[in-house]
Amino acid sequence: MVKAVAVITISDTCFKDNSKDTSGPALADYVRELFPEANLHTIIIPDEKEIIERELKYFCETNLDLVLTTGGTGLTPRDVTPEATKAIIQREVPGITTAITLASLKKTPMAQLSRAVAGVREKTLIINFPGSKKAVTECFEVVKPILPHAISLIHNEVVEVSYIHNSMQFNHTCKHSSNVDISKVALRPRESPFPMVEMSEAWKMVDDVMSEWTERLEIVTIEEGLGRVVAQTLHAKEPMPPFPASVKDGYACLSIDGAGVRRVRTAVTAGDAPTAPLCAGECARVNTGAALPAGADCVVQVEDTRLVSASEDGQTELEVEILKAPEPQQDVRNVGFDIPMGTVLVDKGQVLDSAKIGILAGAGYQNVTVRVPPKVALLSTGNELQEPSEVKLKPAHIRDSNRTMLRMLLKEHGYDSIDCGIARDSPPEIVAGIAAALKLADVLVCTGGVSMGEKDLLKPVLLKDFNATLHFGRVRMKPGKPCTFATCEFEGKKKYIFALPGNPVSAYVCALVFVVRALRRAQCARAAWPRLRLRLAHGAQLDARPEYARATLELHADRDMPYATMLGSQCSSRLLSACGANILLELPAATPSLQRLPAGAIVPALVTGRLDIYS
Ligand SMILES: Nc1ncnc2c1ncn2[C@@H]1O[C@H](COP(=O)(O)OP(=O)(O)O)[C@@H](O)[C@H]1O
Repeated sequence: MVKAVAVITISDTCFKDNSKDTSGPALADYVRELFPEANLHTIIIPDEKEIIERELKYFCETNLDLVLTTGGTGLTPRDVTPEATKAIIQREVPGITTAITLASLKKTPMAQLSRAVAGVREKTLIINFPGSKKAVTECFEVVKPILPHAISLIHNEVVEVSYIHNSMQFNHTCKHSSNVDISKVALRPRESPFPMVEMSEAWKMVDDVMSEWTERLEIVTIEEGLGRVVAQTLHAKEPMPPFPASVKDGYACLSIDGAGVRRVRTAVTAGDAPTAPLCAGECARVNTGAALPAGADCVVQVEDTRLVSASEDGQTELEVEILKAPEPQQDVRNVGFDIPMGTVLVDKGQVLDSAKIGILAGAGYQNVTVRVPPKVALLSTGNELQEPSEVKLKPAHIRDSNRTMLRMLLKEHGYDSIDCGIARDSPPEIVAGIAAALKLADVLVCTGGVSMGEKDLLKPVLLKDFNATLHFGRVRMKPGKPCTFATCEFEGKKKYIFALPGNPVSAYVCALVFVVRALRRAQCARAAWPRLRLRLAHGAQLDARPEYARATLELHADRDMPYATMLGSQCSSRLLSACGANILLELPAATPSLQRLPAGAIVPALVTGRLDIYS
């Protein structure tokens, strides 16, 4: 991506009177048109070798991608631009000036007199142009097609280079509103230009990028907060219980009285506020949760007592015998026993679950500040897809299952999503689909079109139409190898794009291991799935890539560890293998000495689903 460009007008005349400069502004306009996103610097300097060198060096040191000069390339004694340029470049690119001269010679023999130089210093490409507006216009036309490619090469941007290179071969027939031309199928790349990254690297990239996401906060009721990430630390404003409470149904006593007969002074049920304190030799009948009268320091459960005397009507206990001497604090929850005042009830970054919400309710919180998760949009791509609601299948079509599966998968994990429909496999339709989704959402999850087929347009469209940075485009994993993670600027905001493979199981696995992780990470929540170690219930053939096998976890009373059973054929088109899966087994890649794991082998697994369903 071209981020910054300078246009330097080199002319004594223009330096004295800026209004005389016509070639500089013309060149600046061409640059703006070619690199609309780039920062453009324009300056006018005199024909002084030292000044030219100093300015060129300055722009190279500030990492500009491209510096174009106009003027000072001829034969008059003051024309020193080529000398100054030669003095600072590290590598000359004579092909550029040769191409310019050859093209210019077709227009005027004067082109023979230009001494322009082109070359590279560090990461900056410098090209001298002549000093007239007409010459600048003609020369820029010559270099325009190679500029993005040349800059990508200088930056060693392998991925972009490959696509730009291809597109240049296709360019002359391109008639789409997309910058991606698909007319020359035979020239498509036959090997993916994307480096294969390991899972650990891919996760790190997702984590690093998503942690930049600056999220908004909102206040919701504690119940609306279920599954949301809390943005504030909430403390207990009161102790729990707020009074000494009985743990049992029985008698509140003074432990110092030991065993023996007591007068039953009063009865306190839960919710009653005891009035008078107990004296030595007295007890109070209490039930679970009742407040202890002052003076009482223990509770004796009803099972450890005997009735000694009662009123004639049997409605009042008068005396009971404590059969076993109680300990101080026996069966009493003192003030703050469960939650001392000031305890952290919910910490920043935690996800609200039923117990936490219950605690907040008990502590008198009505509302809670939570993070607003990124908005997610879902888009399917593929000519073969039709809406799931269409009853009759068209010839050679399938119903789109990915969007529904992904919408539900995200919902299961607490995220809503916006359905952006199906885009057909044409660059303009995919551009339109992505643009519509990015208008509505922060994160786009799309499926299909990321492999090596001639209709696999996602990566080139992202690169060329959205100027996206592709953080990864191939991951050493099965399924999901072509999974792609990109970011781009869209309407002034940073957007995050997960282009998942079209095969339903690949989309399912990639959504779990990348998309859910990213959404959690964006909210500063614990991102990774919990991992377990368990035994294989059966043997498993290993693949050349590490594999995420869909499986269920089972507990057997007679076995030492949980067991994992894979859910049938693990083919990436067979979504049945994910039905009911609550774990993703992390099968290692095969090695020459280990091609298969035997039944009983211990493997790690990511716990991605609820464990209760199949236990
Ligand atoms: N939304 C979808 N729902 C169901 N199956 C799909 C969907 N999108 C693609 N597929 C199927 O997945 C397979 C791979 O599709 P393709 O677009 O080539 O994906 P990719 O190139 O991303 O791997 C094809 O068999 C395709 O029909």
